[in-house]
Amino acid sequence: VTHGATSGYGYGVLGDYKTLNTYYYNGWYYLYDVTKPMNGVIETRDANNGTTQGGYSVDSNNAFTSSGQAADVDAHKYAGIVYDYYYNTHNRNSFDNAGSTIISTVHYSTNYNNAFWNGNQMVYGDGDGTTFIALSGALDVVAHELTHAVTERTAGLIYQDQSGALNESMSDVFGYFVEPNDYLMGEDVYTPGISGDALRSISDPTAYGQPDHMNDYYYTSSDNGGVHTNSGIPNKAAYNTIVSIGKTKAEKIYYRALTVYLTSSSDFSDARAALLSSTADLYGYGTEYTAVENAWDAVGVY
Ligand SMILES: Cc1cccc(C(=O)O)c1OC(=O)C1CC1
Ligand SMILES: [Ca+2]
Ligand SMILES: [Zn+2]
Repeated sequence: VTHGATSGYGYGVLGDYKTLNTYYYNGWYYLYDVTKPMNGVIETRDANNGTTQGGYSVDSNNAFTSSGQAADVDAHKYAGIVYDYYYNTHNRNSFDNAGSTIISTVHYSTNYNNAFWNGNQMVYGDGDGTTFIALSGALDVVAHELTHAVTERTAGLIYQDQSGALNESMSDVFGYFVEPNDYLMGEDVYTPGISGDALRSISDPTAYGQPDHMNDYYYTSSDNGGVHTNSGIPNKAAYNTIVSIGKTKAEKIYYRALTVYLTSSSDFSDARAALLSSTADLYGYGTEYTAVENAWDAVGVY
């Protein structure tokens, strides 16, 4: 084979075996996935603890089994899963709905307890080993980061105050939709020394210091107006919605609100309206509509 798509394997951050869509070229196997529909490509890079985009993650024998490759393995596998979620569930081809390549860089900086979308790609730190382990090791984190890209290309919710908290909430809520086995965020890579905890909870935001009602909105100048704190309020409304109408309907109204109704300056009240309009469009003014009204009434947003 001169070059072309291959199937490799590796071990993820939690030591779990997984198969990988790789690409062979000129003696090296790349974390470069060309199996997606509509020519969507997923590529994974390694900053080697620097702060550049890094070069392609490569291996000599298509077995990404060394400890240093675990973050690469999960970033690649989970980006593919998130691509598949948006394509299969919402008919969206990559974050821009135009099949742009999804690029991830792992091993960014040192002791870096962060993950982010930088406007062009996802970037993951390794954590300091106490607060976090390599952040690409959690599917809900990868979904959270890629949803920042989707939001940026659709509603464009400004990352400040209420629109910023909505931006954060959309990333947490789609993090749940992609990984619906719990209502926690980041639990797989957060505090390896403590079991059962998480960065956030959408079922009980107050468990991790977030408000779950407008009465407890946190006015602050830090963190872009507390976007990672006040997201608890729309997160709780989303949880209320999911519990009452189910994930299948909830993810449809959330995707329609994000891509059709929300705008860059939307606040919590606008989000309520956007979700009600989406519900009416998709399911009419029956039980689902009432459920969404109740979900937002319960968090004090009208
Ligand atoms: C760990 C972290 C730090 C700062 C910002 C973000 C951010 O992406 O907003 C971040 O990632 C998350 O919140 C993911 C969901 C766990
Ligand atoms: Ca989770
Ligand atoms: Zn975020």
